[in-house]
Amino acid sequence: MVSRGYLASLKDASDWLGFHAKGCTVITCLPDGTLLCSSTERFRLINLMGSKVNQSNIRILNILDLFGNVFWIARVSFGLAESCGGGETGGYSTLALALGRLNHVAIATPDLKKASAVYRDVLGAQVSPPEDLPQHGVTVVFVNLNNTKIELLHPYGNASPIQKFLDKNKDGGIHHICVEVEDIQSAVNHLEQNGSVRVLDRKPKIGAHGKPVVFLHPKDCGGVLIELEQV
Ligand SMILES: C[C@@H](C(=O)O)C(=O)SCCNC(=O)CCNC(=O)[C@H](O)C(C)(C)COP(=O)(O)OP(=O)(O)OC[C@H]1O[C@@H](n2cnc3c(N)ncnc32)[C@H](O)[C@@H]1OP(=O)(O)O
Repeated sequence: MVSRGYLASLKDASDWLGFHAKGCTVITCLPDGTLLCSSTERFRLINLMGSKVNQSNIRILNILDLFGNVFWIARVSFGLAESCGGGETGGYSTLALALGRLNHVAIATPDLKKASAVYRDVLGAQVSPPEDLPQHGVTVVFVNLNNTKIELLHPYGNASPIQKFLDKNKDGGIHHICVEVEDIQSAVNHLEQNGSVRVLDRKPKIGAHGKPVVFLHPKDCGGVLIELEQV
């Protein structure tokens, strides 16, 4: 049986693939458990389905014609696969939603100019100009870091969803974290089926990066408001 934790090394991945889908070769095993695989036959890759990987989790990336042989290169993600482990999870969830990279940490601030100046002039970060997002009731400034972003948030309009937060936290503070997912609708469906974490939006909205986003209730996520963004 396979799980994301189990597929921690190229050897594990090759063993698993060799066993479950003969005729496929693992090119590399990415840190998130995704496999890059090749096969001379497309159907061999699709055969991975028999090993609890949905067809939608297999993306054909490239088709190469080398020395008269056609090679299919695919990305096989285990992120949305159902639990298929059994004691070999190595600390990973087997019912994973496929959380990806940390996209940003959002900080609500009562004074956007002052906060931008601290990050730009004192802390030496690259800071974007402010952008009003009326559909979200916020003005945002992005502080670009090497590995992620900080999103400075200030209320826009009279009904801003961050106003109550600022009323409670007069100096501002960390408002939410945003984590990337590959397919937001699958993520929402998964959460609705699971039922223990409320999704705050009936339909995904378009977020600050022009991509679909939803928010998850902080009371169901250990006191942290979580935004999921499709990438
Ligand atoms: C542009 C976009 C993007 O990045 O793409 C954005 O950022 S938009 C960023 C702004 N948009 C959003 O935040 C949308 C999602 N937010 C919401 O739907 C709302 O703000 C809620 C999170 C549901 C809270 O709304 P509600 O009116 O219920 O306020 P409330 O003050 O009564 O909160 C209910 C309970 O949740 C807690 N609570 C509220 N906001 C919280 C937060 N940010 N982090 C952690 N806990 C929080 C409160 O302390 C309270 O706990 P106690 O009951 O224990 O006192």
